[in-house]
Amino acid sequence: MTMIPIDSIQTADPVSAPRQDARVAIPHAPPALLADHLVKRYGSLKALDSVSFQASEGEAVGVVGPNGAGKTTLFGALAGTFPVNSGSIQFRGTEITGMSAQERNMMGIARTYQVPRPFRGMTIFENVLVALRAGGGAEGAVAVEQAAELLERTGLLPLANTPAGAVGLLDLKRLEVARALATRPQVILLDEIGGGLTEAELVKLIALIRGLSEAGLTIVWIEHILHALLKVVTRLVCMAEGRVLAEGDPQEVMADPAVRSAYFGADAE
Ligand SMILES: Nc1ncnc2c1ncn2[C@@H]1O[C@H](COP(=O)(O)OP(=O)(O)OP(=O)(O)O)[C@@H](O)[C@H]1O
Repeated sequence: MTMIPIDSIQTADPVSAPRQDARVAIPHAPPALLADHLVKRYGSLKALDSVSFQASEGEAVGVVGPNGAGKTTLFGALAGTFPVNSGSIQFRGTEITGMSAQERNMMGIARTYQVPRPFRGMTIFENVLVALRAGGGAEGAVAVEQAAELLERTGLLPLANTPAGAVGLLDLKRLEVARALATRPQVILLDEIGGGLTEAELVKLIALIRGLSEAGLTIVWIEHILHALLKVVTRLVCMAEGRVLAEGDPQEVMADPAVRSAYFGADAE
């Protein structure tokens, strides 16, 4: 078992350094992610029915909608989990529609999974180290230093030498984030990462995600826990029946009668 020498950790690694240019508007810069008229069919069902979506550089966008709206399908399409039937996706102006999930990951799109999938027999530190070596291309002492830095950034340092199978749900979610960050993404896709957490745990998770946003990472976050989402995102997309129902300012989107009806059901009023 690889043990981390906790007291030898240096934290000046660029992985955590706030991007100095994070909030500088670049005229005519392409969006971080741009999806144009995506269609994804499952038999006769259109899970995505001509969905267009975009996230600007450094933006935090939330995606909401009732069960079956197509949120997870949109996520899978953006991450490259499966091919779409038609439409196109660009990452920072580069066409990525035909690329695999791994290729997109190497380009700078990372994701977390709804159900954390760590190597449970490995320590938290080893899990991050594996992600760094596999996805981040780091080796040796550099990888160890970067792993330590990612653990600190995600609040996991005190648990560095604890097996992943022995930590609680919040720490598993933090590990999901750390593993995603190991590939040094520009865009991170968060898949219902708040699910199952207590309110107190949510506060800690929100602080972590806000920190990522403030450091300039582009965030796309699907979440059913609306109040958590609204503490981070500056733009909201509401989907229903495979389509985008409304998008824009979060408060305005949630006040939209069509959204209230679709999202909260018939008793929305
Ligand atoms: N692999 C699949 N095969 C067949 N149908 C699917 C598949 N994946 C999703 N669907 C269908 O596509 C539609 C959209 O599903 P999706 O999971 O994207 O919705 P969602 O908005 O993420 O819902 P939830 O909030 O419940 O996760 C649903 O009707 C679902 O049953």
